[in-house]
Amino acid sequence: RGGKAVYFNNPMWPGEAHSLKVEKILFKDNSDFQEVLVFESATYGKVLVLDGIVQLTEKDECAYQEMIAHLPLCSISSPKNVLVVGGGDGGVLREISRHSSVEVIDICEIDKMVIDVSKKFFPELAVGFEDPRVQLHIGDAAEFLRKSPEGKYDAIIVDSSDPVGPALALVEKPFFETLARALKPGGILCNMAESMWLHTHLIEDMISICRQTFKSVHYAWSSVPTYPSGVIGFVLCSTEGPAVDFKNPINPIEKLEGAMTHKRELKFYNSDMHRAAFALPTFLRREVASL
Ligand SMILES: NCCCN[C@H]1CC[C@H](N)CC1
Repeated sequence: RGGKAVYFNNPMWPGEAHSLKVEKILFKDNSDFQEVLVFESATYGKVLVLDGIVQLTEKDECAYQEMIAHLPLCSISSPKNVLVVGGGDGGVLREISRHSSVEVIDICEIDKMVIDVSKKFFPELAVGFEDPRVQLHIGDAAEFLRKSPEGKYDAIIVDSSDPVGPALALVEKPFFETLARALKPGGILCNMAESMWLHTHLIEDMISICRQTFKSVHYAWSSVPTYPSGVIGFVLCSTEGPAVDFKNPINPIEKLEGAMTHKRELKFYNSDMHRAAFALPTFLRREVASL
């Protein structure tokens, strides 16, 4: 048995590598944008890897997908129009579909191979595409947003891979400006925002760019064991002032009819985890506050 370990040595986390025991390679091919790999691991279920970087595992995907979706959606009283940038595995769509107030779920994913591979190997995530409210757009999100009407979305979720490939443009200032333009007043942006242990400069840059474009900017984080350093952060922004209280869900998931069990029961997110996600270690609080 003893499959070989898969190392994710990457300039995004120099000097360290994370390895998982590989039982069986299930898929490996190059799309127009990146290498797509799926393998059966010994202890984390099936794993999706893009250009050598773990995107999700069956065991811990719940933490990331649930937090990145419900942190924004439970901060808005009745979200209707939602946009997902990236998210081609469908996991975030599965989570958004728990909110019955939502009427339209646009998703803009640049790499069709990610969608096809998820439908084949990760049905628990790709189930998100079955929701009739989902409108799938394959292409570049900046292009998609330029064509979108102003002020269309209550929430935009940027479920991206690391800014070292197709997702590089998603952390630059012009992109944040197109995101702000696409949000309704009081709308919320939730961006994947790397690791507080490894990427404080990238987080600082992201927050300072967001502070130039949005009125309120907060950082939240969660545990995801198979992401580098075992944590992942989220930057939440609103075009309104401090009026938006991110830290207390005004639309608590526990009160949403059927939300906890829709499609698949919630495994990670709840209103306590929502509040806890905004508690920051002192070194980060200092950095975020000082920006
Ligand atoms: N939709 C799956 C998660 C994509 N998010 C990223 C994957 C790679 C990580 N280093 C950072 C989060």
